[in-house]
Amino acid sequence: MDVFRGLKAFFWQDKGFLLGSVLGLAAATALGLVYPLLLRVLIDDMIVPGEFDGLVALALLAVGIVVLKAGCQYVHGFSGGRLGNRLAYRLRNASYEKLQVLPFSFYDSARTGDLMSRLTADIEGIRNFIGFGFAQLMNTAFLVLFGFTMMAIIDWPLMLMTLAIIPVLSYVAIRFELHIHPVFRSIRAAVGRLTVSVQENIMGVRTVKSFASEKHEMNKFKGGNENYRDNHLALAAVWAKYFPVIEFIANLSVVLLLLAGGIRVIHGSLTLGSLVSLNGMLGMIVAPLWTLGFQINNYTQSKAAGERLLELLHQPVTIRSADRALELKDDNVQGHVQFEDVSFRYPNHEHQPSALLGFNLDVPPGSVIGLLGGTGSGKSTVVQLLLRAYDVGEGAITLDGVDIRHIELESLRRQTAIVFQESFLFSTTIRENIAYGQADASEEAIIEAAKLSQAHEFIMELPLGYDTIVGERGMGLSGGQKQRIAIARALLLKPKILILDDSTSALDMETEHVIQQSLRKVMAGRTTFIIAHRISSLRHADEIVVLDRGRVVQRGKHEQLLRQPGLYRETYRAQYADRPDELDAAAAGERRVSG
Ligand SMILES: Nc1ncnc2c1ncn2[C@@H]1O[C@H](COP(=O)(O)OP(=O)(O)OP(=O)(O)O)[C@@H](O)[C@H]1O
Repeated sequence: MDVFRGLKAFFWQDKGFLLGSVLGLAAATALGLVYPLLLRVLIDDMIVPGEFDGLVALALLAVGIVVLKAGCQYVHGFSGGRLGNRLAYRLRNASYEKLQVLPFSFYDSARTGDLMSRLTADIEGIRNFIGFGFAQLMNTAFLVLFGFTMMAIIDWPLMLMTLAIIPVLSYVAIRFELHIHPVFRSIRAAVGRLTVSVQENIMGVRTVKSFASEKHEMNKFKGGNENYRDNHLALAAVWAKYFPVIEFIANLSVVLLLLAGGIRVIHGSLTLGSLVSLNGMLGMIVAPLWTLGFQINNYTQSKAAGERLLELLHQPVTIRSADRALELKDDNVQGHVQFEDVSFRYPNHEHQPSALLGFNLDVPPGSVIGLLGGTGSGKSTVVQLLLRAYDVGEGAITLDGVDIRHIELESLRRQTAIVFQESFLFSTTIRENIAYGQADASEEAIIEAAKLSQAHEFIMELPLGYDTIVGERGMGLSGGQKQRIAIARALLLKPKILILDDSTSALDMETEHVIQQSLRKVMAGRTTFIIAHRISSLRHADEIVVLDRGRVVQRGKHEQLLRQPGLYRETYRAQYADRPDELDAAAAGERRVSG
């Protein structure tokens, strides 16, 4: 029940509908129990004595009850539908909202397919149970209560005899629940795994095909599918074991009633009408008891679904705005960034060496910082920390002198635009991709941004120009074209801080050079971070920081660094091996310095 207590916030405001759904069904059930009573009157007072006077009135009463019962069923259906759908709507919104605020570290280990199944199948399970399943369970309880009360009014010794089955049935039903719940939990997890493998296969279809790994993928899928099938077989086995037992116990009570009641009718201590009526009532009580298994099934499914959903909803949001955080106003931001003795280790990777160690950097407003280093040296980590994708372990990062942990998160990120190496494009028009997050951007501004990023020309060559719809993640465009659209998107924001994280790697040097010329104009007075493997991408930076295994090993301007022996010059030599003139000049510079 803890699960449903946890979900209470999502359905309790509709308690009126919950009440309508439960009471509607309970009233319909109670009215149903009137039938056997009418049958008793029909047999004992009309058929047996041959008295037909009240027959029409009895028939009219039966019609009235039918109409009333139908009305109650309508109330149940209407309220249950409203309750379930409004609950599902709120849960979907809350889960989606949660996904928006969860930190980067959550996504480092989250699996898309698994999250998708929580937001779809799991919510559906909860909708079904809270909307209808709960009322049906309550209805069973009402039926037992009303039914046995009415039976007691007709003949309490026979009622007591049949009542004896309830504890036995309840015991079996509870055992059934205990067995079936873990199976359902495994089924939910298996569905999640299956969805993950299908989704990853589709996302990575190019890799799968180019590595001719279809068979391997098929085998992987078969494993998941077998697991799913085996879980369902286990479920069927539990069903097969308990179902006949429940049915047997339920029907045993009917047999007992007919036997004992029959003897009493023969002896004249019970009327025939009463026996028929008691039998009808018992049949009505036993019918839902017989489906108790289904109802418990429904309950456990939705409990397992609720657990998975609550697990997502209760995920800690480790990166959030502090209370009374400073909200940055566009006009007041200078863009002065300082890293003060920053060290950082990725969450859940505590056993690994620090991704950044004792990192210091002072970035005056308007300057361009280049970050260079081998793969895994910590370059991206520097800018991720600036965006508060993660919080620093030690030290502090400040923007215009304020610790970024004291700045309102959204306003901090709004001042920053980052272009990743893997540019993500949404499956919509190029125009909307450039204007992402800026619905009010003018056509001129969009075109200007595209011109600055050297994207305008190729966009105009497409038959539909800016209205061209790009496929999922930008399929149909080259890597360089995608990067240029992503750069246009960042430039349109006119950010105070621009981060290019290896985002010109797919461009030829000439295009990159032209973009950099434009950037210099656009970013005048703003701060730019350029992460690159190519020296040509950052040679004009005001300061170049060379990283190795999380530590700064060199820093300075291009010319200074060329004159020092070290990683920068080695990289330069490797990349400019075909330009001996420049290497000679650098070497001469070095001799002058050392001499
Ligand atoms: N999300 C993450 N979770 C755990 N460890 C990470 C994560 N991202 C990076 N790392 C680790 O942190 C270290 C620094 O990674 P970072 O991405 O900053 O390197 P980089 O210099 O940008 O590399 P590249 O040039 O390949 O992009 C690496 O050892 C990397 O394995």
